[in-house]
Amino acid sequence: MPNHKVTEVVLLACGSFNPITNMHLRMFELARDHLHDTGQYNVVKGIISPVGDAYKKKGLIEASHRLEMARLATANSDWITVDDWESLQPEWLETAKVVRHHYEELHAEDHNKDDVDTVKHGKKRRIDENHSESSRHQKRKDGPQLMLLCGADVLESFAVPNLWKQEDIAEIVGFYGLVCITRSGSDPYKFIQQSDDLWTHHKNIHVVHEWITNEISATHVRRALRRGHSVRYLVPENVIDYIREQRLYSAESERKNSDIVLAPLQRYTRASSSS
Ligand SMILES: Nc1ncnc2c1ncn2[C@@H]1O[C@H](COP(=O)(O)OP(=O)(O)OP(=O)(O)O)[C@@H](O)[C@H]1O
Ligand SMILES: O=C(O)c1ccc[n+]([C@@H]2O[C@H](COP(=O)([O-])O)[C@@H](O)[C@H]2O)c1
Repeated sequence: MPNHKVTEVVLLACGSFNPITNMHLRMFELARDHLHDTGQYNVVKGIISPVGDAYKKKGLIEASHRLEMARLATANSDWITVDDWESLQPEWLETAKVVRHHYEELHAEDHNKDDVDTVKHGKKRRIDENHSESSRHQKRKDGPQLMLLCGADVLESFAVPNLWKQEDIAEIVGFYGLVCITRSGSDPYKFIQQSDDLWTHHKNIHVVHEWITNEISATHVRRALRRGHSVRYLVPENVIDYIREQRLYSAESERKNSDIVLAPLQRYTRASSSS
């Protein structure tokens, strides 16, 4: 038996989840299988982090509903969870800040242990508000690794001028790691190969090829709902019941935020589809 270390991993997916679809859930399963197949990782947890209302994306319904739907969708999963921290922030947060928050949460136990060690051994270790800053640049020896999970559209949006901060991309792929699921029309391998910045960290970017191509998108689901069409087998049953009970996704909800400055990735989507 080879004697190598298996790293525990927590997968974090950020997005609108407006609404959550079966493909969002599949992303987690695909990523976990892929990482397990490498023999180097053991995925212990998945976190869905819906974006807050301040994202102001067209048609984005209230975070409370998006969270509830994500909770219903993951109710029977023994490893995928939903976290409301990002959605409760009054301002839109860059994804790097969300990843940092979850990294710090995951290693909070280590921090507490450090506090105890400091008291026990009387060491003059400085544990203050800068602790999180230093821990970010100093990989913790224990505890799971946090990786950002996304579809190839998000990876490709890294190249959109003025969308992502370069230092945020470097931190996400350089320090944490990224798992990227292919989407039809995307070529993440080529994209990484052609970017010097991403190539530098290509060992931290795990591209998962989805062979059973599945183009479910939340936009298509909302459109079908507005037209009174079935979304059965695209969205979990209990989420469909919730949408019906709460009367979500109408022509009116789709107009939400349409008169406001576009959300960052939507600006990109609009620009690329109109070109
Ligand atoms: N069919 C899919 N294949 C691969 N990744 C996907 C797919 N659908 C969504 N994702 C990924 O899920 C994450 C959350 O996405 P998001 O909530 O924006 O869903 P979406 O279906 O792309 O939404 P919308 O259609 O409203 O833009 C993103 O990383 C996105 O790339
Ligand atoms: O951190 C950034 O600079 C950044 C720029 C563009 C998009 N994002 C995040 O990417 C996700 C995109 O979601 P969506 O629904 O617009 O495809 C969402 O969680 C955004 O907060 C993040």
